[in-house]
Amino acid sequence: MFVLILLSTKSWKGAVVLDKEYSFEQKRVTHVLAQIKNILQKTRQEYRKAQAERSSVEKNYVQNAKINTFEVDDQMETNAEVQQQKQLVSKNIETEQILKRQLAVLGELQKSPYFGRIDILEDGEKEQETLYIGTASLTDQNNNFLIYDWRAPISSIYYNGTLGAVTYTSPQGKQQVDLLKKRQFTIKDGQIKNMFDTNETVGDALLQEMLGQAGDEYMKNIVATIQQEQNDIIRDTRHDLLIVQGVAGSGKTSAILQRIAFLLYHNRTALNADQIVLFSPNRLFSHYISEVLPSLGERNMRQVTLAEFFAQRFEGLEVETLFDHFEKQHATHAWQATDTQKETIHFMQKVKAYLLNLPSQNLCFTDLMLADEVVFTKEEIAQVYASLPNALPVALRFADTKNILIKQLKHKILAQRNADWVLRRINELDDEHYHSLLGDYQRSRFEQLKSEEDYLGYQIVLKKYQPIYDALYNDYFIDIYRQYTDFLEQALPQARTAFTELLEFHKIALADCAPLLYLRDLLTGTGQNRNIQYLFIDEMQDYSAAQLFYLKYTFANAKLTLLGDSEQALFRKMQSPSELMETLKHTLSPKNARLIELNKSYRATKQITAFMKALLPDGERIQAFTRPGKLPELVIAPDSTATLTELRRKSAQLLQKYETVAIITRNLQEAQQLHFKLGSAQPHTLISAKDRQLPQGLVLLPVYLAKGLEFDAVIIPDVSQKQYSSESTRGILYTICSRAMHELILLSTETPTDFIRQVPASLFSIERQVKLH
Ligand SMILES: Nc1ncnc2c1ncn2[C@@H]1O[C@H](COP(=O)(O)OP(=O)(O)OP(=O)(O)O)[C@@H](O)[C@H]1O
Repeated sequence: MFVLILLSTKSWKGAVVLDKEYSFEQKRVTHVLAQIKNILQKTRQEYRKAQAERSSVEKNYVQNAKINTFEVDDQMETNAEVQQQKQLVSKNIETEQILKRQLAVLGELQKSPYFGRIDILEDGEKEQETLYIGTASLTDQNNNFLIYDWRAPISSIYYNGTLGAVTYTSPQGKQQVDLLKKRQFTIKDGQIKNMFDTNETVGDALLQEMLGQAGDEYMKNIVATIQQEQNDIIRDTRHDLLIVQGVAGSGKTSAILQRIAFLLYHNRTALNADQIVLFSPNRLFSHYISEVLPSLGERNMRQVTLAEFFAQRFEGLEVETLFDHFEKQHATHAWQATDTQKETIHFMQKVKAYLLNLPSQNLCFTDLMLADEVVFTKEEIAQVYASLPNALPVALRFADTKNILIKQLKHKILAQRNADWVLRRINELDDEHYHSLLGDYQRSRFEQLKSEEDYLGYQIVLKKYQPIYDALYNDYFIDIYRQYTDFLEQALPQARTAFTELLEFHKIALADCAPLLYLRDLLTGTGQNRNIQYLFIDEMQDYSAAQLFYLKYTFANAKLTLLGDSEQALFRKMQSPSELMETLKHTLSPKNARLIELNKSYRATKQITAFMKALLPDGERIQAFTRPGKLPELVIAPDSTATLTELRRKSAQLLQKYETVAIITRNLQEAQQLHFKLGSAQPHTLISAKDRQLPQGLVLLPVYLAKGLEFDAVIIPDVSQKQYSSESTRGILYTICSRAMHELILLSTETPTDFIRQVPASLFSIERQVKLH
């Protein structure tokens, strides 16, 4: 139940009182904005001062660094001075960054200083307190809070409490208060546009307004209207494994982003944005969400797609992407049985078991050569490895081998520094090269000519053998691809040939990436990044269990949050979230794990959500948010030419009303064909996996590139039975429908798919009537 405060009904007696409330609140808004303006001015001045100071310190630093360092004493003195200057520069940069962030925060507050107010009576107190809640905290010169940050412990009352007794967790433990009033505002350009008193957790009226807006290039933050169940995810600090199964449009992505903002706020000293990684479904998505954290005054976390992550690790190979795999699967209608096996955690465990029992003669070492010389033969390397105790774990044995080889290389270099070819080379050096080889070691450092010659000789030989050093350092003395082939031979012999054949073309299948990297990392003891503290994986249904396992292995210290929707599993059949939880609990052994379900869908109108629900056999659990709109429209055309005409007509109509209209196809081939057919008569943009940004207007894209995105209106170009007949296409159809916010148009050439024919007729309109039932 919420009470709407009428702002302008003078004839109603009660409204006069309410008008007073309005004018009180408006006065406060004006007052707070004036304060913000003052603070902004001061902060701008400080920022300019910090900038000037930094540039003067930097200039000084450059001059000092240039000072002649010929004499050793001078050199030491200069070093100390340069170090001091360096520290000063970094301190200045830090101050400047803090001020820059403050400016951004104040800029956001100026747009809308707050969105909520709570009146509370604390336990044992006589006087009630009034708190205003916004995107950041702000105090006046007497340190009174003008605004409380939405992430402050006390602000959780706003999101979780209905009027009456409420508890919240403060640093001192659980606190009880009496919540007397909860008020919501929409403030724009210094004016209160809307004001509600509500007894709900966060009232529907404001949410209606937010969700009814047109979509744009960027996702918005949802701090003003976070729902209770989303708040649970955002403020969870107890669990190191959090799995969120949320229906399409339930706010999973929104929750992740607000959660990151929350975590950054509560761990200011121990956590920074670079220690958080988000795996996102595609590049468009990365761009789409890139404004949410800055709008909350925070820096963006690191973002990467799975394809980018693997591509970086397999330099020189063409790594199959999930999208390639999806297209291939469509073309062949088959999912390689061996892929399915490679995608299990069991397979990853087989990798580990293989290494545990790997006899030393089975290690696939490789020769390390320069153009004219084999520096270490694979037999020599194998001998070093074999000479180490069998009982050593494989990674340690490998590391010891590497260290021994590096030592041997150093000996080789030392032994050669006085070789004839080296002395000849020294004699041939011109002045410039001579001095550059000496580097920091000035002539005066060497008391005898011989020492100088030794040093120069060492440098010359070192340069020659640098590639070998690099190869040792980067573990290139093992042929990891042959090693993996050996593993396949034992674990999955039927997959061996396909792997080696692809490798000949410098390609690797997606299903091999995680097990191969795991093999490499376990063998070489590398590959882990222990600096990352939080790992978020959106669209978890697109990851195999083996990939999830590997990512957690890579980011070993990170707390893991997985979010997804099993109904939107386009690429493979997903384990149910509870099964996944059980599997991960057993294999990752988290301290505290939690599975949360979000069943309320916010993105679409009530009508679109009802239609989407009906497409699924178990769609009943999905709850629609009550935002009214048009029924989804099914347009049935007698042939493909008529369908194309309808597509053009509908696109043009929708473009008149909306900014973002998408035609979403099952796959790339279909999108390309349509792109060709639509031609230039209907301006549109065909989106590819390389695109980072969605243009305005009409876009045409395959379903997997639309993942995580949303559009004002969506058109599905052909929902005929021919296109959507197999059970695996049901998820595709559902996912496409779920991208629409306000309107959904389904075109069908002749008979529509059974999935639609089974939907109750009251849930959609048909433009050209045919007998459906
Ligand atoms: N509490 C909220 N207040 C306002 N808007 C919300 C809220 N929760 C979700 N939304 C809006 O609903 C839409 C869907 O949210 P989001 O993309 O986070 O959902 P999702 O679960 O990740 O969706 P999907 O899995 O379908 O990609 C977005 O426009 C988001 O802004």
